[in-house]
Amino acid sequence: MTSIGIFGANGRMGRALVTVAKEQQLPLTAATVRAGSDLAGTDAGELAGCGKLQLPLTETSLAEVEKADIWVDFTMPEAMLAHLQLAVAAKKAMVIGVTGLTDTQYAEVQAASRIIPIVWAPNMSVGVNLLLHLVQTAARVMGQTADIEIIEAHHRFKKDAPSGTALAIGNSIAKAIGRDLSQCAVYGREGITGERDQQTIGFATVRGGDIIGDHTALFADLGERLEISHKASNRNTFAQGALRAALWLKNQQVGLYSMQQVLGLADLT
Ligand SMILES: NC(=O)C1=CN([C@@H]2O[C@H](COP(=O)(O)OP(=O)(O)OC[C@H]3O[C@@H](n4cnc5c(N)ncnc54)[C@H](OP(=O)(O)O)[C@@H]3O)[C@@H](O)[C@H]2O)C=CC1
Ligand SMILES: O=C(O)C1=N[C@H](C(=O)O)C[C@H](O)C1
Repeated sequence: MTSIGIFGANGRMGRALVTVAKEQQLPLTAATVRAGSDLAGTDAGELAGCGKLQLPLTETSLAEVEKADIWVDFTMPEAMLAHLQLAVAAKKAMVIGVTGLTDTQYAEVQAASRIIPIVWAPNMSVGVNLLLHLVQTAARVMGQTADIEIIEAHHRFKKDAPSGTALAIGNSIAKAIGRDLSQCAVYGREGITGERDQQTIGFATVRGGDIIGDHTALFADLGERLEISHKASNRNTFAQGALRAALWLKNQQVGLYSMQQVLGLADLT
């Protein structure tokens, strides 16, 4: 059976991945932490709080990357790109959930996908991937007159804004109604902004406490409004999606795949 490795296994998502891999009895053969981390040697399961796994966390290296067939990465952009180089060198497939990538960083992922199979998605949950379709229907019906706003809320530790999911929702809506998000997005408002331009797509970001991840697409017209919302109540939902993607990826050729493809939703209209 295909073996799985986790980069950044001490992170919030890293620990969720270890927990779900154990629940699903998947062959987790490597779990790494950054070079020099005090956590090297600690049992991955004990750190994740799911009981001993007899799998010590190790410092990331090419030799470690050789120990698993498919690697899952929920770290940070720079770290992920360094991990990607190791995966390319070892010819290992990767599932990447990291958000906040610059265009240049995303281009590096695209380039690597010409050598290894990669799934990249800003949200691995089934619900959000379905929502990406539902908002397109709403946009086609209401988008010519309604004001469109995307509201997201996350925990205080999140480093990027707006969330990768919010941007994906914005792109999905823009595509459905023939707008270019880079031209019509408004990422914040302050002062005398003037009346709202109906052609814009607005984003609002909330950060606080331990909110796992909430997203709402709001279609606000005169007299009525439609809200399509998703709320994650547990990181395991993302981890389950990522591990599903890892198992799916073992049968794929080199290329860059989306979670829509993993879930069989790519052709949904
Ligand atoms: N696609 C999806 O479904 C989801 C995506 N995400 C995304 O996943 C990413 C991680 O989120 P989260 O788990 O909350 O983050 P955490 O901060 O909890 O974990 C980040 C991990 O990356 C490691 N890391 C950070 N910087 C470096 C570096 N320079 N070199 C090596 N390792 C590094 C950390 O190690 P250390 O502790 O040593 O710093 C840690 O293991 C974010 O981009 C987030 O948006 C999150 C949830 C779902
Ligand atoms: O950082 C997080 O926590 C999350 N990040 C992802 C994003 O930026 O969209 C997905 C999820 O909402 C949790």
